[in-house]
Amino acid sequence: MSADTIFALATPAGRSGVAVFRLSGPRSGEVLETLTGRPLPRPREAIRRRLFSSAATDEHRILLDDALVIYFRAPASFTGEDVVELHVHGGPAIIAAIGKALSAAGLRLAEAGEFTRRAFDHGKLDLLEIEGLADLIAAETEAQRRQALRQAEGELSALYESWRGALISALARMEAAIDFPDEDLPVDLIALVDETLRVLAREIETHLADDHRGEMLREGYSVAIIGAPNVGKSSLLNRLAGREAAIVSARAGTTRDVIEVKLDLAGYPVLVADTAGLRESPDEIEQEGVARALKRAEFADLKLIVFDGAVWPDFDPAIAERIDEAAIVVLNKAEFVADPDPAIAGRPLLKVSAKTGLGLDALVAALTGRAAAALNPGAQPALTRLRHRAALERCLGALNRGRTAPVVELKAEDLRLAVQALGRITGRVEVDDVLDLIFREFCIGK
Ligand SMILES: Nc1nc2c(c(=O)[nH]1)N(C=O)[C@@H](CNc1ccc(C(=O)N[C@@H](CCC(=O)O)C(=O)O)cc1)CN2
Ligand SMILES: Nc1nc2c(ncn2[C@@H]2O[C@H](COP(=O)(O)OP(=O)(O)OP(=O)(O)O)[C@@H](O)[C@H]2O)c(=O)[nH]1
Ligand SMILES: [Mg+2]
Repeated sequence: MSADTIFALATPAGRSGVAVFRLSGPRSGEVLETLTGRPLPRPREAIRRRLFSSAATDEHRILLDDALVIYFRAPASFTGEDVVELHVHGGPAIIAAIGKALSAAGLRLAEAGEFTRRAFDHGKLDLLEIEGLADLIAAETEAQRRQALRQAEGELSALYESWRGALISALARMEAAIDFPDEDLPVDLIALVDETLRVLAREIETHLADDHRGEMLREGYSVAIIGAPNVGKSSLLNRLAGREAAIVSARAGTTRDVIEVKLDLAGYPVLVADTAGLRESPDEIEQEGVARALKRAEFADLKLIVFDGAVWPDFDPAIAERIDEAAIVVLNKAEFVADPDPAIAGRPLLKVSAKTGLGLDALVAALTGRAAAALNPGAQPALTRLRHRAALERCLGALNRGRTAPVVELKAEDLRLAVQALGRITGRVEVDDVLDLIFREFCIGK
């Protein structure tokens, strides 16, 4: 399919114990023979070989490295093409020399994602599996790794393909009703199809009503720390991060920009944002900071609202008004607080001290609990991108239109759109081909 042979360093540039070059395309094997000066090894077996720069005569060739090489013969490879791996010593000069030798052999440096693109073109991976693979490589926490691996292994593809299959067979039945109205089809055929569609629509709705857990797990659970100036928001952020991420000072109005740190709480990714203290200010830079703080709070999955123990039981009522069901409310500088059960409007405050560490474990536990509740995966694989959600919504819309359409021809048209929307998610669509196949089968003997 792809005429040219590409190569790339599959491991990060720089110094490492071992670096891996990957080649893919029809000339991979021949180039391996040239580099080693030996016949191809058996496919899929790692073997030690010396690699040489090519030269007119054997005496003039230069030894490049002592390597481990693997040859994969098409189609049994990651890309479905002939693939070669060169596991070389990971030094910059070696990497440069091997790269030069591969270019000299006429191979082209791969573009970003080109190996995976070829795997898709050869039907090795569908779009969901590819996205899963990308997420797997990007995963920074255990829960992200698990979700990505499930998707890379095809769980989500299998779910959507099963829905697509059910739709296609419903469609085939309807096509039969349209094209062969005189054949003795069951009278209640349309009623049966409608029932299938009803069940399917419910299943897709349930899948969509997931409170975005899969998408949030990919992106991170977003927490905004807000409160009046000087209450210790930046100090709390630094405590949570375990490093001095934000500037702390005794002066009110220190923080202006939103400062975000990534936490890994029991395997869940949590993005905690420190923000400017909320107050009216004549300073326009500080005002901009407050505007950014409010915006971040609005889009956060959770607000961590901080009050100042040094002035307790005094507090800013405007900030107390921002307390909602979802917020975690803390009273910082708790070493100043004698009150054993501080509360605002009946809402208990968690006593913490960014200075002494008091209550920090309880705060981390509360954050972890919220993140876990919002992100924890269900039995069903989660949809992980807006792309999936948008396509499923399109599918569901068409499905529901089809269910209520008065004429069978209109029903069929809507179902075709629904099938297409699902097929776009995996990228494995040849709707008409599949339909033809199933339709032919359905009509056998008629
Ligand atoms: N050295 C190395 N490690 C690696 C990879 C790789 O390409 N090379 N992978 C790559 O990202 C991952 C493993 N994934 C792979 C997926 C498919 C095939 C493969 O050869 N597939 C063939 C044969 C299937 C089989 O026999 O199991 C195929 O699909 O036809 C290889 C690795 C992670 N580790
Ligand atoms: N005693 C005590 N002081 C604290 C505590 N947390 C923060 N502080 C002090 O309170 C002052 C303000 O802390 P910051 O973390 O900068 O407060 P902030 O809420 O980020 O302030 P702005 O960025 O101005 O809104 C600093 O002098 C901190 O050292 C605490 O738990 N106990
Ligand atoms: Mg601050």
